[in-house]
This record gives sequence, structure tokens and C-alpha cells, in this order.
Amino acid sequence: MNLDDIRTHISRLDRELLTLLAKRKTLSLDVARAKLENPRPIRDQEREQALLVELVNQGRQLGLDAHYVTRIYHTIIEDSVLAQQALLQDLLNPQDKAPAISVAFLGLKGSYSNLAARKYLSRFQAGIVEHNCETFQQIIDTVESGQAQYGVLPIENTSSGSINDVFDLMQHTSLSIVGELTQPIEHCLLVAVDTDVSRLKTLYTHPQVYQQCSQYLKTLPGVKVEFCAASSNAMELVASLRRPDVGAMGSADGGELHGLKPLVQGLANQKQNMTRFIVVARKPIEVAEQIPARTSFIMSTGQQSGALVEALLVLRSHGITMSKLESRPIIGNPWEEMFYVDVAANVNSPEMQSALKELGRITRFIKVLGCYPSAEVAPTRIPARALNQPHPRRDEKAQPRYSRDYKQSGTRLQVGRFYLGGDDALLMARLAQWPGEQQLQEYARRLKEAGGQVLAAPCFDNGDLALGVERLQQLRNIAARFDLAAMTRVRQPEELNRAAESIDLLHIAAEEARHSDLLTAAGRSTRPVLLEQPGDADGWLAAAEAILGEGNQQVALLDGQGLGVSQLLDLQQHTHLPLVSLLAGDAVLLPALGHALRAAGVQGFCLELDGREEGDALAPLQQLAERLYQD
Ligand SMILES: O=C(O)C(=O)C[C@]1(C(=O)O)C=C[C@@H](O)C=C1
Repeated sequence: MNLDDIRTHISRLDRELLTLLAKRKTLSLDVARAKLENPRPIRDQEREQALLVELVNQGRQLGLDAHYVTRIYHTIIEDSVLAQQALLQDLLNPQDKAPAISVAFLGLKGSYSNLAARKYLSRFQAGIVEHNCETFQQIIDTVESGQAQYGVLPIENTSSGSINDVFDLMQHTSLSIVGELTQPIEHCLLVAVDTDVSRLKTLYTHPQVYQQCSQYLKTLPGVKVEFCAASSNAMELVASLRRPDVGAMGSADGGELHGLKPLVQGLANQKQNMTRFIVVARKPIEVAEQIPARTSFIMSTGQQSGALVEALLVLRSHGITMSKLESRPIIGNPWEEMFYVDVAANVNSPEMQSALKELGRITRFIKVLGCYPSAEVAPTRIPARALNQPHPRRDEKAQPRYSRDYKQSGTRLQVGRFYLGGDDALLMARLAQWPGEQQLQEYARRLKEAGGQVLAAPCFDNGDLALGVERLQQLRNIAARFDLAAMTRVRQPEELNRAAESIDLLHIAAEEARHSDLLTAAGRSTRPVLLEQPGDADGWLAAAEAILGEGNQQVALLDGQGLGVSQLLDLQQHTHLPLVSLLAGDAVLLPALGHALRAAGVQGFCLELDGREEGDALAPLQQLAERLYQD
């Protein structure tokens, strides 16, 4: 077969795959109807688990990797669940059959909000009338006045955090949240005519996009940046200029709507950049019992100490999980705050009704903003043993993946924009306790000055997931501000998954290095992992193997036990994984110790700071950096 023949063959197979997927989707909607007649939850994770295990095993026999099969089926099942939910919601909240649905959003054709609005409304299979708005307030006004049925508003972004103006507006509107969706933000450099980067003189962009792509923009020092009100304005301008020396920054899909082509893709500093949008309408909707629902509400508690904790305990005592907690000052009342809370519950459920009643008694203000189907379909995990069965592929060697027999050359990890295992040693500072935002910023500034690259702080050290997630955002933002990478310790899969959304390096400490669920989650993540020695070298390598075996090849070893030079050399003969040494103890000796370990092949150093150091805590790292630089 020549290349064209092979491609024809592939295209035919792809068509068949699509036909089968469409057939599967029809069947999954039949399941939803059956579940409506005979009420059962849409999501059935036991069934999903059995299905995934069977598919992984069948895939194996066909020579397909378990990780690959699970990834594909997570996507298929996610679509199946969302389609079933949409069907049930339509049946429960019938819409007048209108030929078109109107929606208000920020920006022009091609803005991220426009793409999100189109994605959300695609489920209604009706025409769309679009209202381009210049401000969030205008979106609210357009829906409140009935000119548009829906409004789409961005509420939080994985790299720039919460969009506070939207929270503030939600407090004063009569509109309800009726839906949510998450839109990947993929910034590209867009051009109207054939050109190349070296010919560009001016780039048009929105300030937030500029901020999110700052690292790429540093590589274009001669290019002038002009700010526009929205990226869609930038695209419109570049499309009208049609010149080889101008470009816009925005999404490839948005650019296509203006006839622009992507010249460079993946410009964002942070590769996983997503925005969560909420959809608002004049009337609240009901969410079918069978569907996982989210309820958003705002409340203000009194100023007395412990008032917020008391309110949160009400949720906990009703078994209600909180997925977001955000505080905003109340204008004109400088000592009080409004809290925005998202919970995983249906507002009509008995638990939520009872919790709301109780909260009503202890808060000063409480208002439900809406209840809507959760767009998050958490992938069903399959038991590690189902994935860990030996792969029957004949060409696979039996050597452990961490070993030099398996891979000769040393592994290089990408940590943010830095490397571990490259030419230069990676220098990190790890705080033993969460220091508070101000002080974290101060550590970051000093670490940067000292020549370090990775700032580590324990976001989850007080056991509260929601607080941990807030801290992740602070850590990430502060690290980014000082051009550092960020690391945090994760102790359970849930923490790991949340941290992996935004943090550059995941730290598994000695105490957790034998937790198989955590190792499995780390292996399924695409973030690099720093695995601390749990006390014995064999257990350490076995833990590394568990991660590598799941798919994640970005693993480094952190020695916190003070292995000597000869043990380190021995270890390096054994494994291609990069080694990091923990620097703790007498500050005066640390630079010399680090220097010797570097000579023995250690690729990274982590200075432990417990906050009790006297004088400049980062001085040993700076001295080590200077010595290594002189070499
Ligand atoms: O089998 C079901 O109950 C379905 O709803 C179908 C399906 C699937 O697409 O395979 C989807 C959602 C459930 O969580 C389990 C499986």
C-alpha cells in the first residue's frame, strides 16, 4: 500500500468509528429515557468501572495501552453523561419551541465568551441570536430586560483566578444561574495573510491575554503590543488591516470566524488554561434528581469570630460538599464580607433545604443564586490492579521502568519553564508551614533574588480542601509573579488532582510514598512528581515504578534522609530518574554540602525552611547558587 492508500484506509476506519460513536450516543439517550421511567441516577459509576475494566483488558489483547483506552472512554462516557443530563433537563424544563435562542456575552464574534455561548446553546438545536456586550453589567441588563434569554459570564480562570466583578454583580441581580460550562483557553498568534513571526511589528491583544502569555511575548522583544478592549476586537482589527506585520492574540476557533490563521499555537504560560462560565436567565430551573447538581449561594455572616466556620459546619453536618468559597468585601461596610459558595447539591434536596433554613438563622444575608446541572463529570477510577496486570505485548522488556536497563539516558523533567535533570541544578525552597499571602510573597521575592527556581508551600496542610484550592491559586499567582515554578505537597488523590490543575510540580512526601491510591493518581497525572524517600530505597523505587507504570514518566526522587555520596552514586547507576537532595541542618555547612552532592550527580536541591531561621533564611541557597555558578 502506498501512502495515499493507507490514508484512504485510515479515513474509512475513522468514518466507521464516528458512525459507531453516534450509534452509542443514541443508545445512551435510550438509557436516559429508561432511567426516567424507572427512576435511577444517570451516573452509575459501578457500571462504568466494570465497563472500563473490561475494555482495558480487551484493549490489552489487541495491543492497546491501558492508559490510552481509559482516556478515550473517559471522554466518551463524559459525553454520554452530559447528553443524558441535557435530555432530562429539557424534559423537566420544557422551552417554548422558538426558532432561535438569544444570548448576551462579552465581546464580539470569536471572543472566548462567544465560543462558550455557542457551545452551551448547541444543545438546543435552534438558531442563535447573539448580543455583543461591552461590559458584564450590560450582559445582566440585556437579560433582565428580556432582550436576551441567556447571559454567559466568565466566573473564574485557572491562571488568573476569580473574576470578582461578576461575583459582585450576581449579588444585585434578579437573574438565576441555570448552567455552567468550562471552556479551554488556547491563545494563539493569529494573522490575516501569509507571514512569519520575524516580520511582525505590532501585536493587538487584551491585557489579560498579554499577562497570560507573558513568557512567550518576552521572546518577541522588537514587537510592539497594543491593547484592545477584547481579543475579538483585536481579531477584527487585524482581519480588516490584512497586513503581514500585524497579528492578534486569541483562540484559533475565534480567529477562524474572522478569517485569521494561527501562526503560533500554545502561547499561554500555563498550558492548562480554562475558564469556567456561568449561564444566567430570568427564571430559575429545576434540576432532575437523577443528575449531579450544583447550587450557588451568597451569604454574609456577622463579624464575630468563628461565624464563617459555624456556617460551614452547617454544610458539613448535612453531608454537603463545598466546591468553592470566595469572599468579597461589602461596599460601604468595610468590616463585613460576602461569601460566595458553590456546593455539590440540589437546592430541592431535603438536606439542602434543611441546611439553608439553618443558615438563614445564623447569617445576616443569604440568597440562592441558582441550582444547575454540574458540568463536571469526574472520571471513574478503575482499580489499580486492573491496570497493573502485565502487558502481554511481546516486545516489552521485563526491566523496571525506573532502571537504566529500561532507559539509559537520564530523564529530564520540565518544571514550569525550568528543567530538572538538565545542565543546571534546580534550586527549590520548601516552606514547612503555610506562611500567609504577604509572607509567601516575601519568600518568593527572596528566592528569586537568591537564584532559586521553585517555590514550595503546603497548600493543603490544614486538611480543608476548599481552603487548599484557594491557596493553590495564591501560590501559583505569586510564583508566576516572580517567574518561579510552584510545588505543593499532596496527600490524597483529590488534593493531587486539584493541585495538578495549576501547580508545576507535585510533591509526595515520605509519609505518603506508600499510598497506592495516591501513587496511581500521580501516575495518571501529566504533572511532574517529586517523590520523597519513604525510609528505604527499595520502597522508594517501587513507589516510583507504580507512578511510571500508570503512564506519568515525569518522576524525580527527593532524598530527605541524607544519603551519602557513595549511596547516591549507587542509586544513579540504577536509575535514570533525576535526584534532588533536601538541604536541612546547619546553615553554614549547607552550601559546601550541596556543592559536593552536585559533584556526585545530584540535579536539584531543596532548602527546607521552618520559619524559625534567624537572619536571611535563603542565604544558604544563594551561596550554593553562587558556588554552582562559578563552576
Ligand atoms: O449504562 C448506563 O446506565 C448508562 O447510563 C450509560 C453509561 C455509558 O455511556 O456507558 C453512561 C453513564 C453511566 O454512568 C454509565 C454508563
